[in-house]
Amino acid sequence: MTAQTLPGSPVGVGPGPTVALEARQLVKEFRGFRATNGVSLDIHEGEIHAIIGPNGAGKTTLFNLLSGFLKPTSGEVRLFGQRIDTLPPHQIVRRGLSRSFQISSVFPSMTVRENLLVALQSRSRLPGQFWTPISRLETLGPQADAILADVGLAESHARLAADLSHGEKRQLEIGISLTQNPRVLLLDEPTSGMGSEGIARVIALVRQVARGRTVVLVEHNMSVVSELADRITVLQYGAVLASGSYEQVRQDPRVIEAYLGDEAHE
Ligand SMILES: Nc1ncnc2c1ncn2[C@@H]1O[C@H](COP(=O)(O)OP(=O)(O)OP(=O)(O)O)[C@@H](O)[C@H]1O
Repeated sequence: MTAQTLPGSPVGVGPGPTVALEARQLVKEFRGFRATNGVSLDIHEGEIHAIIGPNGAGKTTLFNLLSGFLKPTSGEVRLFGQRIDTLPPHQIVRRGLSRSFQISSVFPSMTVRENLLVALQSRSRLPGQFWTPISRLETLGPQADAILADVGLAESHARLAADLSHGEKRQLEIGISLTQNPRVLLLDEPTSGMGSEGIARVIALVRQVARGRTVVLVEHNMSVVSELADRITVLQYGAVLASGSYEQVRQDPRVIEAYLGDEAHE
């Protein structure tokens, strides 16, 4: 089956959108506790898809399942129709899916540009090991500079990563994810811990990197979700509670109740 011929496409309307990433009946149990409880979802090629839900709803667990960092107890994950939940993370990356990490993957004692050169080297598997002198990586300079421009760090290329603001570090982390040139990019709470200026910058950045690729993000900030997401999946108790556009899920009584219930417990 190609990803174009999805079951469920309306008859007579032609093929539906291409599905970039799909989950089928995903379950993840931790010592018998179901953090993910039968999640099925389709992420369409080219869309920005947000995964939201109250605290403890299972967003991070689902994110880790989709990116291959957790193996499901049962169920499947497919990338452009190919099963990936059985593959190790580095092979998933090679097939075109890359993710950001909440724990920083940045080397603080290197400059911004050097961080990208090192990340590009590990992707390109240029001859040499991780101790290859930075000067030898200059062949990758044009690629590094293009990514720096994309993530808005061109002017900061010579700064030490340690001296970047929290928001700039997130920009660099997204840049590092882009060195894999992913078709599908998963971002874990890209605006966490940021003030309004940083948030505005990340919104612009996500829009920029979403050109020509599919983006999935876990995000707590609803104004960010409303600005960025083409479609949203709402989780509760590890299962899909609702999905649709921001307007659709915002007005869904089950979603309103889930969030009000969450606030009442805070
Ligand atoms: N490794 C683990 N072992 C046991 N329980 C876990 C583990 N990881 C997650 N859980 C539990 O699974 C549930 C879902 O957790 P998860 O972190 O996926 O939710 P979340 O929606 O990302 O939460 P938050 O919004 O607070 O970050 C929680 O009850 C959590 O305690």
